[in-house]
Amino acid sequence: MELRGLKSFHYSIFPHLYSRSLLTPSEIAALAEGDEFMFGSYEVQIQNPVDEPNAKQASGKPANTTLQPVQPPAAKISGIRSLKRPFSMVSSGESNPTNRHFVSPCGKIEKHDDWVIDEEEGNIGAGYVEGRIAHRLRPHQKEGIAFLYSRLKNECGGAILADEMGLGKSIQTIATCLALLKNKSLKIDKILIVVPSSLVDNWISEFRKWFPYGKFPAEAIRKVSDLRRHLSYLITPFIVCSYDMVLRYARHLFAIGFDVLICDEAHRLKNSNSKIRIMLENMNIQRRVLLTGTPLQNELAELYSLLDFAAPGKFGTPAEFMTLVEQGDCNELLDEIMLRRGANVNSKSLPPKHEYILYCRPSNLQMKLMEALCEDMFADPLTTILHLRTVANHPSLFLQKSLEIESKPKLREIIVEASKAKQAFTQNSGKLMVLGSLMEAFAQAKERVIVFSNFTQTLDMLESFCQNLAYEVLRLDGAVATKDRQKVIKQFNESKYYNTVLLVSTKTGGTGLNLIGASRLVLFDLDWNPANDLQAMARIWREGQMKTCHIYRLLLTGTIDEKILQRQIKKTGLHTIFDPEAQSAECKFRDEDLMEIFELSGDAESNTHRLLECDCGGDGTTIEEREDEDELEEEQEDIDDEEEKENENENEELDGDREDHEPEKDGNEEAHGNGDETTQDGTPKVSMGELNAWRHYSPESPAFPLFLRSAGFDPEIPPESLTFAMHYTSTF
Ligand SMILES: Nc1ncnc2c1ncn2[C@@H]1O[C@H](COP(=O)(O)OP(=O)(O)OP(=O)(O)O)[C@@H](O)[C@H]1O
Repeated sequence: MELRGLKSFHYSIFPHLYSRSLLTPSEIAALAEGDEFMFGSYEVQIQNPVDEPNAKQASGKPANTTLQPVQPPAAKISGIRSLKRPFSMVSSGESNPTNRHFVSPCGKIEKHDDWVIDEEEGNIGAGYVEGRIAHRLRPHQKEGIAFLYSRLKNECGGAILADEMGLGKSIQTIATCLALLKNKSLKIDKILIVVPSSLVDNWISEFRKWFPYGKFPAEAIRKVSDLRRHLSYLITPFIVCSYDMVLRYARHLFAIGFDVLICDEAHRLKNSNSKIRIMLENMNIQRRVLLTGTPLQNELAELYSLLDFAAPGKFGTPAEFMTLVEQGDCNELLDEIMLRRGANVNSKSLPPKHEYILYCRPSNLQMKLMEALCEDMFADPLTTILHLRTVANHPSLFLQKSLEIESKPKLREIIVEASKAKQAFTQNSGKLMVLGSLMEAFAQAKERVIVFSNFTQTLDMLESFCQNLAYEVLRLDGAVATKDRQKVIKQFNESKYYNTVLLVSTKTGGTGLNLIGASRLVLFDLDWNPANDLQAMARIWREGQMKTCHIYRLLLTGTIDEKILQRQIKKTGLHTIFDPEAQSAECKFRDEDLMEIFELSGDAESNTHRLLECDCGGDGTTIEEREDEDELEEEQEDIDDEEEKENENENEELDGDREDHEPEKDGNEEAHGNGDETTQDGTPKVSMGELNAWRHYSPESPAFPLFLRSAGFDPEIPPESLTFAMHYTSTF
């Protein structure tokens, strides 16, 4: 780009493009790598400043002696960020979270050596990734590319890349496919990437990130005319299209003759009889890659189904697969097809992550309604469960349905009573009270927040609640057209205001999106399926995030919310599928489980903590710390005992007491293990070894104010309805 001074306007010349920008000379001179501005009708990002001789060479024109290049000032002009222009103009500094999202990892035109994926293959048949991309890849990504490449070199090679969310499955896939395309001996020309419709734009942005200039290799098929165009001109090697488009136009897509099939969020294909699965199978693309951060959602049969799609026949029949798993003979076979890495591999490049479970006291109205619902149960238990979950979010959401409950006198009585009581809206919901405290603190701390819920009605309620707190509200739910979703995400990630909240439906926005404009995330209600919550929580703690992340799960104490958490934890045990203990913890939705769900214990600090039989007293110490303390105490006791023995040989009866102590200690240890099925009082014990690694806090504990501060609350105004809290810091 060359710049000419001409009064206040500046004409800029690209090799083939003439236009003008509205920037002043000093603003232009202050531009730095990563800055964005408008150039005519183009959005431009500075990739790489070049010196004058190189610029002339690049433009292919002889130097025009009349040109007056603007001399850069000694220091950057500070006012450049506050330009009142209809476009963003910010530097790529870390302090502005928005820009991070748009700076291409391939920002500079640098020369780097290509990376040869499989050296031992020699020059013939070897795959390579061009240096410009390769030198930006993390070690785990190179490992992933090598794995995928080795699988896909074979004509019928299939693989599952099941890395946890945010590890860059997209670039691993793109780089592998580019290597396959370049290896002419493989005769691979066309790659089909099938994704949920909400992620089509996301994939195109991902390609843009890695191909900021030069020939763009991907095209999105959003409508039938795109497909026609592509069929006529066969434009790019990569086609990105939604599962819906495949359902509608599988025949036309088949005609293109794809060589590789990539399925994103592939857990959608777990049902082997689903229409989409059959359509994709019929497209007869032999090389297949399934991408999913949550390959095992409910049961092993689903994992088998994915494996069988990626590598048909390799795992035998479902029964044979189960036998392999039971005998523990499956790992080697599985390693051949599936690669899964945990978020810890990215820990060095990501800031710390804090997770909290906040137990919130039910309001009187919530408790009364829930009791009445459980006593006066609706004919269909599932409907009652839904009502309980609604009341747990806010009673008003249930009262909107009061027509349905006309025939329930007790409920009607409560509703009439509630309408007379005129209690403040927020105080009627324990969770809303805690959320209110958090939201006020976030705005003050200048940290943006995302709130997830499974229910549209709840999102509506939260929208007016947040507006009352003077928040600008953005929404991402089923009502937002797919083509507009990326705009909402961009608006949120780029928002200059810290009091912007994004309300997201767990089902719509849970997967695939990069929402790193926020560093706080609240799950207002949990999903029965932990995989959905894990997906949602991964939206902010991912590549590009600079701030420490805080993730909050809100639960209404002693109610269905806690039951969902307990069930989730049982289920997440499934992730370690080859751990027999985890398998035995497999959770099916049985009748007895349903009955437990209707038990309420609103006066507990935390029913979950009670089931854990944890002896921490809510002081925030972990088992390890307590064991260390116990050890020290025991050592001290031993020393005391020895001294005592020496002095009091005649008092041998005392030793009996000491023996009595031993079994007590063993029992205590077992209480923290996963083996026991019942607690001492006979209630079913929850298998939640994971929660034992968390810090537990009771409001009664002197450590509570410190906890409040670290969780982002204002400790001067402790949230009244917080009955208990659990905190976990990811330190890998
Ligand atoms: N090496 C890298 N350098 C810079 N940015 C990267 C790198 N790898 C990945 N990213 C960025 O990290 C973000 C997350 O990557 P991606 O969406 O591929 O993750 P994912 O594993 O598919 O997660 P999910 O399962 O949630 O979809 C993207 O914005 C991507 O551009």
